[in-house]
Amino acid sequence: MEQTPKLRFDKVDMVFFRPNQPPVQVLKSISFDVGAGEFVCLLGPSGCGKSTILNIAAGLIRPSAGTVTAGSRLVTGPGWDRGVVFQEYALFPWLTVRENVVLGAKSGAGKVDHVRFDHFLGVTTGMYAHKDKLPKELSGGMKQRAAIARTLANDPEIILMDEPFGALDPYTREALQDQLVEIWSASRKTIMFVTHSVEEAAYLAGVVILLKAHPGELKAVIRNETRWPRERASEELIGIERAIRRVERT
Ligand SMILES: Nc1ncnc2c1ncn2[C@@H]1O[C@H](COP(=O)(O)OP(=O)(O)OP(=O)(O)O)[C@@H](O)[C@H]1O
Repeated sequence: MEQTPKLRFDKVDMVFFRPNQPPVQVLKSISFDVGAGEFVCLLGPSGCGKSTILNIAAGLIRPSAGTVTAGSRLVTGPGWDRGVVFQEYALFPWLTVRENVVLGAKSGAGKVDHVRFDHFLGVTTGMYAHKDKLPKELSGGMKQRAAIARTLANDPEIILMDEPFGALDPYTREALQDQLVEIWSASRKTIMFVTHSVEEAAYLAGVVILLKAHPGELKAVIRNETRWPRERASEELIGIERAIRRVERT
């Protein structure tokens, strides 16, 4: 029997209405499934609607047409089953790392599970030593680790990531990619990850959803069966990058 996908986009359109300007169709008939435990990258040129797709999946905006389901539930707004990590770390600047993780979590006042939070700060993201620092005392990579710890502390089934490593230097970016892969392979969470880096998509994804712009339409779905551990710049991954670029050019 076929499993219910963790996330399903079914003929999703998005039209934005702006004052004194013609409406703009950003997404046109977007349909795809994300299976349980899959790592999917949304890839495409600037403005093709990657963030819009992610925001619709998060329930932050409603599509103009079509439906989105997470498991068996229709997405009508944000939910604890879906955690979001943005490019701009979205930490409260006046709270410490630990307070950010605790405040962002769903356990609510009086029911803070310190052991669980310390696990996500420590073992999972390596942020335990920095738990009492304010965001301004952290590097970009550390801020993003803290944001990931906060999302994981909610134990979402689906993690939606909008160019989470886009603002980081290449070394930090690779380190965080590897940490994310470790988290993913240990937890088998379902991840939908937005990027405009072909290399990043080829390294991380099991499935690459390639989009084209104006309006954003699905161009191709490319499966990447390369086994883990993957090696950057290996023949296999370069082959995947080539396949992606070939489709991009068509
Ligand atoms: N609220 C809005 N109102 C009007 N237009 C919008 C709105 N949000 C996004 N857009 C437009 O929709 C298009 C797609 O934007 P989106 O941010 O989803 O693209 P993207 O593929 O994530 O781009 P980038 O890679 O540059 O982040 C853009 O042309 C953008 O200007």
